[in-house]
Amino acid sequence: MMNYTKYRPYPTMDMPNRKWPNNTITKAPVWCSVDMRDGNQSLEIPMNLPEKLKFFQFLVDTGFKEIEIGFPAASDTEFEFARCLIDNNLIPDDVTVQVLTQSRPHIIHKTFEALKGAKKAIVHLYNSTSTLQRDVVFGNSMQETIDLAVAGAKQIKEEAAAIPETEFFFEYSPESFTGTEMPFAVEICNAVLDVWEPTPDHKAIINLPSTVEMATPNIYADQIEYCCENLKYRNSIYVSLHAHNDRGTAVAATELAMLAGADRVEGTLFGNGERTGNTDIMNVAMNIFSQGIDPELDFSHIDEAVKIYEESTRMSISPRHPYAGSLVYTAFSGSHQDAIRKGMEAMKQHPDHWEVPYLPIDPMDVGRNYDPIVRINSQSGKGGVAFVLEQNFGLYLPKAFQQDFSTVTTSMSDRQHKDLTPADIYEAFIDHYVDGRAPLELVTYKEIVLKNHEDVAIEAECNFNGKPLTLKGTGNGIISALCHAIEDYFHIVMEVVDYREHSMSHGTKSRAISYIQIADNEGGIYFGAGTSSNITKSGLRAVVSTTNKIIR
Ligand SMILES: CC(=O)SCCNC(=O)CCNC(=O)[C@H](O)C(C)(C)COP(=O)(O)OP(=O)(O)OC[C@H]1O[C@@H](n2cnc3c(N)ncnc32)[C@H](O)[C@@H]1OP(=O)(O)O
Ligand SMILES: CC(C)C(=O)C(=O)O
Repeated sequence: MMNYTKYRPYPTMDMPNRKWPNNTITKAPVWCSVDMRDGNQSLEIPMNLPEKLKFFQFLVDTGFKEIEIGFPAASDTEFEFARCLIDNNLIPDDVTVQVLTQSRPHIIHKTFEALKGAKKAIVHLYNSTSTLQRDVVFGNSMQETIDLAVAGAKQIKEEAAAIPETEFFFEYSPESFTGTEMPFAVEICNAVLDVWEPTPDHKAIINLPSTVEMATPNIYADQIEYCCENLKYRNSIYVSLHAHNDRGTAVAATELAMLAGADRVEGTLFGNGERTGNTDIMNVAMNIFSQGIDPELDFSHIDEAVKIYEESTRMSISPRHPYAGSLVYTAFSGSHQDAIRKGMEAMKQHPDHWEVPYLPIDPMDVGRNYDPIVRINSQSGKGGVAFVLEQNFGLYLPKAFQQDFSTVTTSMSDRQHKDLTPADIYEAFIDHYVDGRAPLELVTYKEIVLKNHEDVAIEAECNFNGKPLTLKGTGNGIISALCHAIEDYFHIVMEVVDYREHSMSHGTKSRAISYIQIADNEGGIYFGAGTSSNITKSGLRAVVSTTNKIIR
């Protein structure tokens, strides 16, 4: 038994007049990637310099304008990375790099050394403010905790003033904010702001981290709304979010906290970061995108993001990862496939407005294609199989035919215990239905229009079990004439229930395909198809192919 009695419930916020539940997200926040700091510090093997450079370039290309590049005082690699970006002029003018520092004099000083020569930079100061950390880690009173933050803030202001050629911005995080008494969190942030004296033209950043996610997302939103209402200098600060994912709800917490008034979001690609990770910034951006709002980040080639993430972190993305996983635009189950197929067809009527069941966004928007939307296994139905044949091979099977074929593919997949590729499905279709030539094979035929000008007669030269056979019959069309000829010779009943034909767009040579459904007098229903460059011949081949199933 798990001993739940050793845990205490997280306190809720008494805010009967909370406003955030009535708000909606209408624009993208200021994004800040912390991949190369929070993400990097949590890796088994932190990124090396070339990996960091590649990652940085990717973030720039994706559209990040604020990028936390590291903790320069932590190690030589971290320091060198900052120097490398600055010395080699690799930071675009519209991008501001950010660095993290503790509130310790030598660490702050080293941080400024790492930034010498930068055009602009955000210096991010943090100290832990939670009740638990004040007691257990620092042994500090509330006032001592404020004093530590204020001392750091002062030193940062002074060091920045000594380097006027760089435009510095300041950020403060009351680390472990969600474990902090809210009035105290506001008090310590206000004390830091009193040192920095931000203005609307030169804002500071107050970052309120859910360092450890300890409660439901609505409580984080309450805390953010409380701070937005009580922080001084509200017009001169960006309220920033930085959520961890311990309960698996960092994205939700970030979204609700945006409703609560936050202006800025820190996070990482695919949610890399300490323990269960940070807010997945791609996920939040794509959620915004899916509401018809410009996310101001470009994930139109999401597989490139996956690749760089997997190479740099040495971890892999789950196939179910929102927007990016290999299976997230794929349906295996029959009813989903059927709905997707119908939705894709309906899209032809309103191509500018995406609305397809089970697909919240168009896979093409993130650089995926439609091929794998539907994959066929034993959970699939006729709609999915039809979709694969339509999309990949230009084959439009009549509905009853689809039903018959789906029993074939279902049992194939069940037997083989794997999903079927489009090529497997096509091959099975050809094998089961198309141009069957044994035991009966049509070699040539003659069509004679009868005197009444309505009926026709057929003389079909065939091979039957390898021996020549001439079949003769009449009917109101050449298909029915051949059916009658076959009925007479084999003493069977062949009632044509459905017959369709279309030209095949797939492949280089233009060919026609005919589908036929035939009923016998014993309740048997048979399906067959024929192909030829001549549409009449494709119909006759369909009849012969079906006949072979009956007589076999
Ligand atoms: C939530 C977050 O992600 S915060 C960011 C965390 N990231 C990292 O820690 C990665 C980079 N860090 C490092 O490389 C190292 O920790 C360094 C270089 C910063 C410091 O190293 P060291 O001084 O050798 O060791 P260490 O980190 O254990 O220092 C802990 C001391 O710093 C104090 N401290 C911790 N955080 C802070 C802070 N923000 N401000 C001031 N002091 C702090 C602790 O109270 C402790 O003090 P004590 O020695 O008097 O007990
Ligand atoms: C330094 C802060 C922002 C942090 O990483 C956290 O609290 O998780």
